[in-house]
Amino acid sequence: MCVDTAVIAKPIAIEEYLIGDSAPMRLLRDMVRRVANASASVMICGASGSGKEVVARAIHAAGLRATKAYVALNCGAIPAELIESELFGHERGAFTGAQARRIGHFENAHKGTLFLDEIGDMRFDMQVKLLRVLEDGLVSRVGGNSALPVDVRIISATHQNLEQAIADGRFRQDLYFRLGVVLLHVPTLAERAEDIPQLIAHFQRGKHKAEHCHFDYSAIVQLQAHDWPGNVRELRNIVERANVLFHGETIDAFAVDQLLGRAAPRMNIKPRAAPVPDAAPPQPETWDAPIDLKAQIEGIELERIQTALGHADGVISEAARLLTLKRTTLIEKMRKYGVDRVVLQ
Ligand SMILES: Nc1ncnc2c1ncn2[C@@H]1O[C@H](COP(=O)(O)OP(=O)(O)OP(=O)(O)O)[C@@H](O)[C@H]1O
Repeated sequence: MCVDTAVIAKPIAIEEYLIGDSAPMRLLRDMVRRVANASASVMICGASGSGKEVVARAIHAAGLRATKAYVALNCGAIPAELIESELFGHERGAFTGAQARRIGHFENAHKGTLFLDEIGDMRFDMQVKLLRVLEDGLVSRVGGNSALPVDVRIISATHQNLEQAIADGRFRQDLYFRLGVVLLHVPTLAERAEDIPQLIAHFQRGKHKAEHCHFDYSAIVQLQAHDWPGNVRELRNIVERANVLFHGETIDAFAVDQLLGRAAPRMNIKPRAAPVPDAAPPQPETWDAPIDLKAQIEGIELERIQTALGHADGVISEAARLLTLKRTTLIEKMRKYGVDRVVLQ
């Protein structure tokens, strides 16, 4: 067996790419390790921003092709009429505007890896051409009359449900099987919220210490409760926003709400004018009608929480001290009463 020693001399830690120790991330890293040294095609499925491209890079970097080219193409971002020449290249004069020969991504990725992102967006006629190249291992430039052998590992990714696309007649089943010899699923950030502290530390790495914001416990609790429609990309943006807006300060749950666009900037906290209809009602003078004891107790609780937060200038840990509550208990109660949407001035 011929082994390229240069490849073996360059081991990479998959952990450097795929941050997080949650069970789904450990499973994913294990799968990446298993597929890295094979040449079988891999299809990566997962929501937008969950890290599909990071997984593709990790597979390439951990495998035998690591020292060869890694070429990426977003099939959704390229106009349909250009994608053929992007993938296969073209000869001079092949079409209007083709003033010079162009080498396509397949040739550029020879011996290496070609990452086809948003594969579900590829037009049906292109799917046929792609399948042919994958079956034959030969690529013909547009306008050319010879076929060149290519040795390319294909990794593709999609956030779409391709099984549904196949059922709807939008995606070829034969291409799906060809691309997805191994299927990997990248979890959403909400499914691995416990990784958030590690991901924050990862995004802060390499930044100047003075710019780092520190996310306190209440902030982490709040971040972990968020549903993260934009997944890891959204978290990265939040960390960057925090560094820009709060420049090295400590971020608490209120600041997180501001960063997520859920609260106005904190100045003097003013309790909502009419928090709940039953806030701290007077004692009934007569007992002609029954009272709603639970609502009254909750009204009092809400009123005290708002007052304490006002005294503490919105600092949750201080308000919790004033109320002799644990900070997490206070945060839970604030969530229950919607106090994080309190009107601030
Ligand atoms: N496990 C991870 N460790 C470190 N960074 C990550 C991880 N997952 C995602 N990221 C970061 O999140 C951002 C989005 O990741 P990526 O582009 O890979 O997502 P995607 O699923 O391919 O998105 P899209 O569907 O929009 O193409 C990038 O900045 C990436 O570096």
